Amino acid sequence: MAAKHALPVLRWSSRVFSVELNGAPFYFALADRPEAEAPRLFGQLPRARRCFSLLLRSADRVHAARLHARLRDALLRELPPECRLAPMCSFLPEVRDSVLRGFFLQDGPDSPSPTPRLLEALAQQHALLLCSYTPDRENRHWTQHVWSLEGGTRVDVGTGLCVVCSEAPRCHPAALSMINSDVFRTFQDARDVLTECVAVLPEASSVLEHLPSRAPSSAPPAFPVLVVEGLDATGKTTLTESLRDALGAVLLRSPPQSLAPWRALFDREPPLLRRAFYAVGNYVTAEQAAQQAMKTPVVVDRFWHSTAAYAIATAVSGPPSGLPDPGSEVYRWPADLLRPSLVVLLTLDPEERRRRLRDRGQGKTEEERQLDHNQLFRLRVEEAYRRISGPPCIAVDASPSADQLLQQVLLLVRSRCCL
Ligand SMILES: Nc1ncnc2c1ncn2[C@@H]1O[C@H](COP(=O)(O)OP(=O)(O)O)[C@@H](O)[C@H]1O
Ligand SMILES: Nc1ccn([C@H]2C[C@H](O)[C@@H](COP(=O)(O)OP(=O)(O)O)O2)c(=O)n1
Repeated sequence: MAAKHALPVLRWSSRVFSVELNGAPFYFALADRPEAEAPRLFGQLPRARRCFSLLLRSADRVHAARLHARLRDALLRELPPECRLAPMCSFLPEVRDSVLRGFFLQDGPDSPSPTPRLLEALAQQHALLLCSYTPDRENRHWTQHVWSLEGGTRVDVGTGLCVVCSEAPRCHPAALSMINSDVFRTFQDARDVLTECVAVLPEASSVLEHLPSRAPSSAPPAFPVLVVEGLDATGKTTLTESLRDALGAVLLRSPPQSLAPWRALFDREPPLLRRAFYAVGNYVTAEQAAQQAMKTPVVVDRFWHSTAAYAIATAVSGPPSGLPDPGSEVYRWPADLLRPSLVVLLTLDPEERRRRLRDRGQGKTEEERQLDHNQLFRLRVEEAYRRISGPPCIAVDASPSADQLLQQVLLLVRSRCCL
């Protein structure tokens, strides 16, 4: 297994670079000699422009994740409006945990531009690698220069590698580093992140105090555990409450009430911390569910499907084709997590979902707001939901009336769970 905290080795010429512009990824690589033309990304740039990349390299993943978020905020705040900023990463194709994340900048056409000064200030951070890209006179060939800080001065240490085209990789680079960054396969893996972040986020220790000391037993419970999943406003709350009443069940949620005081805080943190928080929340709910299911049926409003689907859909960009392939490890149910007897996935036409959201008119998480504005994100979440394997999961059209839907799901539960 790759060491979790080892500093990625930089072999520039083996790396592929990906820049996200207007939702589409552009890939390039570096070579000793130029090819016929620069990659399309560079070819379309006006001649006078210079480009920069800022990549993060830190052995401390919590530090790297938080620095990435701070850097994005600082760049958005400080850069002149004519400067284009795009998410970027660099990776060794097919090599797990080789991804370095950062940003790609295109200087404004007017010089002098404040960008180099800003970048220099940022590059004081030892975890940041700064490169610049400059065109030749004909704007056909671009060269990369690596910058380093020596004695406080910016020094060009680059070998002047040429920017050349690279094929799109077989799998999205984000898929190379999802495990243990976005999706956690065990309780311990998610818990480790919270332990590591106590120094910078003291509230994490309060969350740790509320966690079981180890993953609760995932043995099948005596009574059924039913999970209801779906996007916001598909009717989960309405259905889970009706199921509770109809089945005399106990209703639980994930994240559980005991972790509610820290949810908003973790929602503002970068994905590594936010996903770890939701992941451990599932284990707290699982412990409660296992106890209750010794006595009565249990209904759970959101569980691991939500945690994994939102995490995976956020980590990649573009259409659902960019998701990790079906059958990938990221969709597999964690071996140490309680397996529900049945997962009901509520699906709803986007227009009807928007209508229900409008009627309800209450606050939403940032991610749920994105779902409204970003059609591709919604499609990725829905597809990721469908690809998750493990407990039986049945998609149910949630457009009938609340009562009809309840009757339909009750039939399903009775046939599947012998209730
Ligand atoms: N089957 C249904 N038909 C019509 N409206 C519904 C139905 N189920 C729920 N609603 C309404 O849609 C809104 C969202 O439902 P809710 O149960 O809060 O969804 P969720 O918990 O999935 O966010 C609420 O205003 C609710 O009254
Ligand atoms: N078990 C869970 C539950 C929610 N999440 C995340 C996924 C989304 O970002 C939000 C959605 O939660 P929210 O409470 O807004 O959803 P509902 O109101 O229940 O529809 O929380 C999770 O990752 N794991």
